[in-house]
Formats: sequence, C-alpha cells, structure tokens
Amino acid sequence: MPLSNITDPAALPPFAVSLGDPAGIGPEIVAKSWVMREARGLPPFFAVGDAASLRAVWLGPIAAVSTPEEAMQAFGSALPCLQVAEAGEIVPGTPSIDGARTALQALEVAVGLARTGSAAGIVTAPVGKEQLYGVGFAHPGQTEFIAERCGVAPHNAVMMLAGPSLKVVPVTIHIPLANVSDALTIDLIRARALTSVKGLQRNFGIARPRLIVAGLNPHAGEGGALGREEIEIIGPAIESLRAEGLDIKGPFAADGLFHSRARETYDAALCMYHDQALIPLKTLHFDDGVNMTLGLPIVRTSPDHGTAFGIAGKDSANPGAMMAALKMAAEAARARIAHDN
Ligand SMILES: NC(=O)C1=CN([C@@H]2O[C@H](COP(=O)(O)OP(=O)(O)OC[C@H]3O[C@@H](n4cnc5c(N)ncnc54)[C@H](O)[C@@H]3O)[C@@H](O)[C@H]2O)C=CC1
Ligand SMILES: NCC(=O)COP(=O)(O)O
Repeated sequence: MPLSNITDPAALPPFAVSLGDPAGIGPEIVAKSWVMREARGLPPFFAVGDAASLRAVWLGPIAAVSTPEEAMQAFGSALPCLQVAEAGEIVPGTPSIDGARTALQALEVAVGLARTGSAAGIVTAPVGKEQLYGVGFAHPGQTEFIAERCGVAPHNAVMMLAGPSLKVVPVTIHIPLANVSDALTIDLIRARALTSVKGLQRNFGIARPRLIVAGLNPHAGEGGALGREEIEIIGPAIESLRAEGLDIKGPFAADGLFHSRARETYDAALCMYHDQALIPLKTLHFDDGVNMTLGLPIVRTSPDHGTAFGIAGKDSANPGAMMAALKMAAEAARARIAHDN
C-alpha cells in the first residue's frame, strides 16, 4: 500500500536500508544499528545489498529475506537482508568495481520498494562516489539519482542536513567551488527555499518554518565591495519569497549564523555551497547528523558521513548517524501521515 494511503503509523512497513559500498563502513553501521534496535527505539528495517558484506564485518544473525513482509517477521531475531548482485571478493577498506555495481543495485531496489509502498522509506548507507562514477553513474550523488527515479526534477529535490540543533540546506551541492557563483540563480534559490518550507512542514511538522539565508561572499558582500551576488541574486530571491509570505531573512554573513544564539532564531539555514552548510553541521553533529532529501514522494534519509574506507573492517565505526537516520526516517513517515490526513 503506498505510504500516502496509510493512516495508522502502526501499519508502516519496515524501512529499506541500502548497504552502500560493500567495502565501506555501511554494512558495519547497519549491523550495529540492528544490535541497538531496542535500546534506541529504532523502527523495523532490512538491509538491501550483498549479505557477504555484512558477514565480512559481523558475526551476528542474518536472515535472508525476499520480501519486506518476511523482513518484518525476522527483524526481532536477525538482521533481515534482501540479497542483490554479489559484490565478488569483499575486502573492507578496498573498494572495487563489482562493489560499486552492487551498491548501485541495492540503491535501485530500495528506491523501488519505497516507491511501491512495500517499504516505509529508504535509508541509504554511504557510497563511494568516485567508484560509482567508474561504473557509469551519471548523477552527482544519491540524492539526484533517487530524485530521477521518483520523477522529481533535480532542483526540486533538496538536500537537507539535520542534527538536533541545526538544519542546513546547501543551495548548490556537488559542484566545483569555482562554479558556484555561476550556478546561483534567483530561480534555484527560490526552488530550494520553497521545497525546504514544504519539507519542514511535511516531514518535521513545523507549521511555519523560519528560514535564514547565508550570503556567498565574506560579510555577505559588504554592500557590493566584496562581491555582488547578494545584491543581484540572493537578495532579490529572498525579497520575492518574503513577498509571497515566507518567513525568510537574509542574506547574512555566513560566519555569524551558526553560534548557539543565532541557531535559535531559525529552523533551517540556506547556504550557498556544500561546505558552507556541511562544515557547521558536521562540526556540531558528526555522530548524529542526518542527510534527508526533501521534495520526494518517498522518505529518504542517510547518515551525514561517507564510506570511511580507512576504518572499514576495524570495528571502530560509530553507528550514531545511521541510527539517527533510521529514527528521523520513522519520525518523518509518521509526520507525513499526520500532515497528509
Ligand atoms: N551519503 C554518501 O553516500 C556520502 C558519501 N561520501 C563518499 O565517502 C567517501 C569518503 O569521503 P570522506 O570525505 O573521506 O568522508 P568520510 O565521512 O567517509 O570520512 C571522513 C572522516 O570521518 C571518519 N568517519 C566517517 N564516518 C565515521 C563513523 N561512522 N565512525 C567513525 N569515524 C567516521 C573517517 O574515518 C574519516 O576520518 C567519498 O567517496 C565520498 O564520495 C561522502 C559523504 C556522503
Ligand atoms: N556530502 C553529502 C553527500 O555527499 C551526500 O550525497 P548523496 O549521495 O546523499 O546525494
């Protein structure tokens, strides 16, 4: 049943968790999350990927399942795993082409299950982007791939990074810093802001979200002396959105937006480029930060970190962000039911 037809949160199916790169820390943090499922109140979930990547790093019980219904039954006693293409020899910390193909297939299957409503949503473990590009992946990241599979235009799929004390939205995402200025347009900022507002309402139950917008340049351009993007692009975008009734302020100097008193004044900060958004978020919430895609018909979250190939297979990966991603996915699914009914 599609999620939009579910009115009782207790009727939600399990979440599909794509395992990401088999040689990264994805399998380990998913297995550790399963171990912590009761202590942390995690929703039922099942892994989608190569079960061998779990076995390579974990001795716990794994149940091979072929449907989310089977996964729901198995979840209490074993980590359910829906097998996709085998990744060949798995050496934690050493990514391979076969592993990248498996990661991509796992993502594809997980998205399909969420789109049909068989899964309550997807939680994606990290992929190695360089490795994915090597197998012909033509999207900058998982966000854009999932958006395409859901029939959503890339500018309407919004990457939001969220932790308990901060939510940030990078307006431009995976592009070279040198291209940021050219990529910033009034239309793009407007699209990100409008989707952010709807996403905060629908996934977080915030009735009237307060947005704040960072400038691109030092001191937000210093009246044009340090750059004109604030005057010609960011400012006009904010003015037009405010005229439509949004609670949105800026552009402000980015360096003053993230201290604790400033964070109390907004629900989400729109940032002009990837690191402007992710540095404060990861500084505050590396171990419980979540990447959520807004603007999709399905719930999608992910831990805020990457594959951490350097520590894969060493049993030192912290599952905190993965557990936060699972919890946030469940809260978002419940919030959507409340919002839509
Ligand atoms: N959502 C996704 O699929 C993401 C994928 N990536 C990919 O991950 C790969 C590596 O990226 P990096 O920039 O090195 O970032 P990274 O997050 O993988 O690693 C950065 C540092 O944090 C540590 N770390 C990361 N997660 C940890 C955890 N759960 N517990 C303990 N330590 C942890 C790593 O060991 C490393 O020292 C790249 O291929 C990148 O494309 C990066 C970010 C997100
Ligand atoms: N730095 C965030 C990131 O890389 C997440 O990208 P995505 O693969 O979730 O689109």
